[in-house]
Amino acid sequence: MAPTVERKKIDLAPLKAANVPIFFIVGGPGSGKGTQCDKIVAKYGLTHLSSGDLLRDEVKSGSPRGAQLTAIMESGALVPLEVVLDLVKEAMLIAIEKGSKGFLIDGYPREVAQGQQFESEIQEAKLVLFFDVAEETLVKRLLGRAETSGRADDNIDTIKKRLHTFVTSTAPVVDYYESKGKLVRINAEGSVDDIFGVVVANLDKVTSKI
Ligand SMILES: Nc1nc2c(ncn2[C@@H]2O[C@H](COP(=O)(O)OP(=O)(O)O)[C@@H](O)[C@H]2O)c(=O)[nH]1
Ligand SMILES: Nc1ncnc2c1ncn2[C@@H]1O[C@H](COP(=O)(O)OP(=O)(O)O)[C@@H](O)[C@H]1O
Ligand SMILES: [Mg+2]
Repeated sequence: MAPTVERKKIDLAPLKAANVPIFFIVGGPGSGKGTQCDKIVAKYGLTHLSSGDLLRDEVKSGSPRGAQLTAIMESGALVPLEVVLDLVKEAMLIAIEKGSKGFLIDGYPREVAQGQQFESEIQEAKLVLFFDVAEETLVKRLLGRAETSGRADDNIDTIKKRLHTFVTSTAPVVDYYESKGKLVRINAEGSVDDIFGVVVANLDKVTSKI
């Protein structure tokens, strides 16, 4: 579905000039992207932008752009590329104004075209962290999160659709970045701290100067 709201022109010059490191954080719904990003922010001081959070904030803002998103998100499908990419760009520019040292783009890309468009318009991702978790573990975690998240999409029916979306649209992102030698596949079945240890070992290899 093409976005019905016309797009504002976004001047990316300040973001490109900053040339700070950008990491894509990819994984199924409930794979622990947000949890690990919080720990990475605490250790490295990077800026965490969750595409899902940006979309939920846009819905809450009551904007025309937000109005078209609720149904899509509750169906577990992907919102239009242009909408989510514009939201990410706008949030990155605000963070650069505040002196951001680099970005964790959590939940983006969710399809190969999103990654390609981002990298051609902004800059290449330094690394893509992929949190690899079995479907049954994802379901268990999301049902656990549903007890406190208050998210309209944390229910078994939408979870199943989000898992289908992940397998059909987002799994190709994993193959794409693996073929480019940029993917770090992290088994994320274990404890939060054990997984974070693996994250740190990989980030320290590329971010000595963060
Ligand atoms: N057992 C376990 N639960 C986790 C782990 N990481 C996250 N969770 C829980 O799983 C749910 C989904 O985590 P979240 O970070 O929101 O995942 P996201 O959907 O990928 O952003 C939350 O309730 C977390 O508390 C982990 O490593 N182990
Ligand atoms: N990059 C994206 N492209 C399209 N839709 C997205 C994107 N990121 C998030 N969404 C929408 O927002 C919903 C929630 O995303 P998110 O909060 O990242 O979920 P989770 O943290 O459970 O993986 C997705 O199911 C999808 O509808
Ligand atoms: Mg999340």
